[in-house]
Amino acid sequence: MSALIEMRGVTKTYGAFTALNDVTLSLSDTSPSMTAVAGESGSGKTTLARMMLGFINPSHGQVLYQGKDVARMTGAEQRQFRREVQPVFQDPFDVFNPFYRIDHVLETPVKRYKLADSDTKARAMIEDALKRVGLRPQDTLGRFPHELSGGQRQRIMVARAVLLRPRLIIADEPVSMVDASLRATILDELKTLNRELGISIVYITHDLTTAFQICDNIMILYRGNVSEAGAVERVIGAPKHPYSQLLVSSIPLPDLSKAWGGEEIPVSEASAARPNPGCKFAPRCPHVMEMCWDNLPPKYVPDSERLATCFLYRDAPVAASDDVASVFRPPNHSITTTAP
Ligand SMILES: Nc1ncnc2c1ncn2[C@@H]1O[C@H](COP(=O)(O)OP(=O)(O)OP(=O)(O)O)[C@@H](O)[C@H]1O
Repeated sequence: MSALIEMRGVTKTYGAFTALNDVTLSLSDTSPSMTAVAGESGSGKTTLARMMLGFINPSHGQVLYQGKDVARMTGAEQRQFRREVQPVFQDPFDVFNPFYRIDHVLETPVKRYKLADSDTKARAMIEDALKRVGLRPQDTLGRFPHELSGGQRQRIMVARAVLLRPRLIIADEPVSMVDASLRATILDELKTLNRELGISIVYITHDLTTAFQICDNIMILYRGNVSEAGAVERVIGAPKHPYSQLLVSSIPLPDLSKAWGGEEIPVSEASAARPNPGCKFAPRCPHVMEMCWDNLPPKYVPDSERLATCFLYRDAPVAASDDVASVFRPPNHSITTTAP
């Protein structure tokens, strides 16, 4: 598989603290995918997103975009990367200048990347992008940021990303500031962009319910380490890692309609005090064994389309590849529309 983006053994440390540990993940260049990255607060989700976007460099390992090391790109390569890999953040309000009408946010990329050779074409492109995210141009253009709802502002940021016809959108908690009634709509729109425009989406979230609803595959992080990964039906539907099991047990099944709350899992004082160079989940794990404290478990493949880094599965084969995506379910669609 040729990779659109690839994290190769990526670790990020801040002093002695490891925010992300040895993550290898590649997303296909030919089959546009929707991949969730989930985990509780502080698990390293945003750190991973910022490295994929080239905002910060790995301490070890590499991030490659179409085979090129993001940290070592030439000016022209970087410009292409900046256009093709677009972020959508949690709270778009900071991105808007309150003194400019929202048109400005949409016109700027059209001008910067010379996407249109006339004002009429520019306007048509902007209107098309707004419609793709469910906004009516006549109700949206000409307004100031404070005249729009949080959900509308977030959709404008998605429209801005769409204008550039990116190959990849990295959406970091894109709907957590949005009214609950609009969340599903915005996420469905991301899914439509994936299906219709062939844009791959990395959806960073603490919410397993929405990850299940829109993504093909998921990677769950715990304190910077991949704990479980694979097809959402496997990992969320029938989790194997004790951490994923605890997360999923807080969703009121079988009805996945309520958002996962990321409840705190208690740690005994004795466990908390014990040094553990091994599995980071050991102090909270109901199944902890002696071997877990000193050894980092490898990626076991207990059944198809998933891996779990947990010694409970030590009788299962170890993943043949370091690449987490090697157990992903291939998306069941291919690009229907190509970028201009
Ligand atoms: N610049 C930094 N300096 C020091 N530590 C940092 C820095 N950035 C992140 N961290 C730490 O790295 C860990 C992972 O942070 P990160 O923001 O990636 O987590 P997250 O899973 O996105 O959490 P949240 O859901 O709360 O946003 C946290 O413990 C955080 O405090």
